[in-house]
Amino acid sequence: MTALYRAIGLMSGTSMDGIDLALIKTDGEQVVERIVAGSQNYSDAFRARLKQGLVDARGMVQRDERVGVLGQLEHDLTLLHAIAVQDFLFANGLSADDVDVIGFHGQTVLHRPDDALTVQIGDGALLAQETGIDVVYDMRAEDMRHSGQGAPLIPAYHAALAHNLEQQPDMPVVFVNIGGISNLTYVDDAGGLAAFDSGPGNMLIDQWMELHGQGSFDAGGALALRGTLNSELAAHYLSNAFFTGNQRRSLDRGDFAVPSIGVVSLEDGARTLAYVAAASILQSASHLPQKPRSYVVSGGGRKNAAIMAELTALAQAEGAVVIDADTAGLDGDSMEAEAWGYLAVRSLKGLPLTYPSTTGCDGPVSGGVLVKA
Ligand SMILES: Nc1ncnc2c1ncn2[C@@H]1O[C@H](COP(=O)(O)OP(=O)(O)OP(=O)(O)O)[C@@H](O)[C@H]1O
Ligand SMILES: CC(=O)N[C@H]1[C@@H]2OC[C@@H](O2)[C@@H](O)[C@@H]1O[C@H](C)C(=O)O
Repeated sequence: MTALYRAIGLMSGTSMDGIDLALIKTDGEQVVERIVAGSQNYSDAFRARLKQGLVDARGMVQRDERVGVLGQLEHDLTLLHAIAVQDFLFANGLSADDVDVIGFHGQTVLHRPDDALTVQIGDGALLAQETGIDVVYDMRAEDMRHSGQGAPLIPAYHAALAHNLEQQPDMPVVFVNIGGISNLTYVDDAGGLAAFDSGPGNMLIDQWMELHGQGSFDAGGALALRGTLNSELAAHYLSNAFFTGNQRRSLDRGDFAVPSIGVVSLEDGARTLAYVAAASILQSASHLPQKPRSYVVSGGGRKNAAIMAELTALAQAEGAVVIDADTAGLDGDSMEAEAWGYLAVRSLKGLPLTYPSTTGCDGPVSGGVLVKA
């Protein structure tokens, strides 16, 4: 029997709403036992600092330079992750000795695949020192050194999950993660794997709400459900070169801009952006090797009823069903965190994190930097 590792994955995603944590037990291959998960929200003040970090990062040319607020931000972000791990261990009656490795994503502050530049702030050495647990971090860079997009990385985990589901979905299955940005992974019966970012997820909706002083997201999609689709605005987004081009590329938060205030009403904007989130998934799925029969949806966007209604209708028209990840026996909130734990173990074992079919890299690529505690 191959060795099983206990791994904590830590994800701070493009929505910048907080840190997701998950503890799994895995061999980094087919065996995945999901143990417990949690999350820690950022304060509004810290979220504002992260947003300033994105602004300052725009001037970066080298991935290790830390201009403007970025140096202090990286330090403080890492300490917040360390506290989150300590709280998580305490809440679950665990200690550092119960964990073999942490997979630390950090916060993406810049992602420019065309310039082979992707920057995740997060100090792996400081996290290892603070937690007393070995840390694997910086898992995107090696892929880019091998001509990959540096994202998405979760497909290797989706592939392992596809064969571990309590309720087997009709194949081919597509795992969709609707976070700030959405991405999808296609798995078929023959072991085929394909993946790419599929478009804006919640990030435009979140920005639209913030622009109107309506909080940071459309809870339940309630506002969107009161609005109507503005076809012209939807067409503006869906005619973006990202969708019309033949080559799949990964996305940065800055690749799509929120509509200006007044272009449409608050409700119609929320509805239209929810439609765009759903339609972009189907539009991107048209580049897959075969038509999917089922979509398994994770990420915060699955809690927006307008996105889910649009996605269900669009998928149905293509002969596919949409299943919430939780219904499939998974945890739709913590899948990315689980993936980062899984990828950390693959990194320890020198196994590939990415493939030509997932990021466009020039061959299977491992990656990540290990810091021993
Ligand atoms: N109850 C809810 N109703 C509607 N939308 C929600 C709800 N809860 C979360 N969301 C949306 O989900 C987002 C967070 O999703 P998630 O945590 O999956 O994103 P992320 O991991 O930060 O992003 P990414 O996957 O792009 O890295 C929030 O910003 C919000 O837009
Ligand atoms: C550069 C970066 O952080 N990309 C994220 C982002 O958020 C969603 C999408 O864009 C995806 O490509 C990726 O995260 C997921 C977890 C991934 O790498 O699989």
